[in-house]
Amino acid sequence: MDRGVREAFALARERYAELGVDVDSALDRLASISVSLHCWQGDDVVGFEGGTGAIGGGLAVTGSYPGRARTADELRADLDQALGLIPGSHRLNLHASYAETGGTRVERDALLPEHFSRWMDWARERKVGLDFNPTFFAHRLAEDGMTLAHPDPAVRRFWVDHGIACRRIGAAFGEATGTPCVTNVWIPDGSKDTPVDRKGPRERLTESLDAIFAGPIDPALNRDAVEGKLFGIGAEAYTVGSYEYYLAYAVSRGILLCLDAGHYHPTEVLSDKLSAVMGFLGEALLHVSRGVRWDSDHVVTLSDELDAIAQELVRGDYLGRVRLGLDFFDASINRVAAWVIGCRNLLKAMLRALLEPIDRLREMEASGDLTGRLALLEEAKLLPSGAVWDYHCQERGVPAGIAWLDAIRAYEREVLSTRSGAGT
Ligand SMILES: C[C@H](O)[C@H](O)[C@@H](O)C(=O)CO
Ligand SMILES: [Mn+2]
Repeated sequence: MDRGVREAFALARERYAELGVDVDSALDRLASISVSLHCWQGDDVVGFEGGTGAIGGGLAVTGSYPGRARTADELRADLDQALGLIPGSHRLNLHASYAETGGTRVERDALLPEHFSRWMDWARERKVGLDFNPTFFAHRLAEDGMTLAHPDPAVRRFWVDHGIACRRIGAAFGEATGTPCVTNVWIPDGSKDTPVDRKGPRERLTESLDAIFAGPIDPALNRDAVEGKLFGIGAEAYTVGSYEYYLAYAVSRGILLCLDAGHYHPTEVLSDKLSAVMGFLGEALLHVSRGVRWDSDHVVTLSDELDAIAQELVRGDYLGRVRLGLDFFDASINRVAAWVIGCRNLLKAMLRALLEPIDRLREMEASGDLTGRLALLEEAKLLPSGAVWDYHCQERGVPAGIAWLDAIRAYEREVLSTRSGAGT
């Protein structure tokens, strides 16, 4: 470890101790936090089905930075590169469209665990947990913007069977890795213009979801989550699976609710929702994202809202019940760097929250000393969390500061730049 990093850390530890903060215990807790890296940042949500390349579902990726992963092997190599620059042990979040079927077209309702055997081998070798998502978009049966809520029972059946297949794959992931997989259902269903029937699609969605979740699966292997949304491109007037819909559904069925930071009105914040819902949910999943004016899925930055989310997770003691995942897709910058930046930022925010002088702040609030609370909250922003972060990175064998960028530049030169035509 660099001498400078060690010395700065020693000073920081003293500074925090003066405020009653135990830095060593914060670092132990940080080391136990696992973030699920989303596979789809590496290839612009294209997957390996060899379809038309149109994502659909109201999702949009912009940018044409060279080096997009075109095969599962390339994607795995890119993930190895990213994971090697992020401190801690993390997970991988796969979509069903990333199946490897050996060149044979396998319909989504017929997907099996064996179509993910290479992903499971990769995860097992690295001791990385796996999470999963059925893919309800980029498909001919999703082109009219309806899947599980579709008026045609045959289309609904196809998507229900896809959901069932994915839960079985999730359970196989849990079995293979020894850690429960979260299988998260997000559907694009909605309508561009004002519908006269808002109730019917929601009733159909409930029926479809109940059919997907009917078969019992050991929660030690797979846990189910549902993800709501305010609107999408082409679903501006009505989203069947809105936030309120899924909150009620998840609570009534005892499954996980997935909260995506980009899925609310721009004046709403996810950080305020955690304490509102966690009293009624066993567990939740977060999709940590950054919406700029809309659900734009920008790379996560160390913003006030990211700090606030982390603070709520720590202050509310929710870390044992909330699974953390990333959800952004940016093709305008180096895609491997995007993972590293976003994930390191989430971990930095978690560290800052774990280092908060929360006991003093709580005492001040409880005694009505709101002046002291504001003063300390503001002073705490400049406490030396960076010195603690650098120490943590080097102790975990990854570069401190921006030194990780050298590795990314070398990987770009040696690997990404050789992928001809790999921009979008
Ligand atoms: C690709 C993901 O499933 C997708 O981003 C979903 O989680 C979402 O947030 C849709 O807006
Ligand atoms: Mn999401």
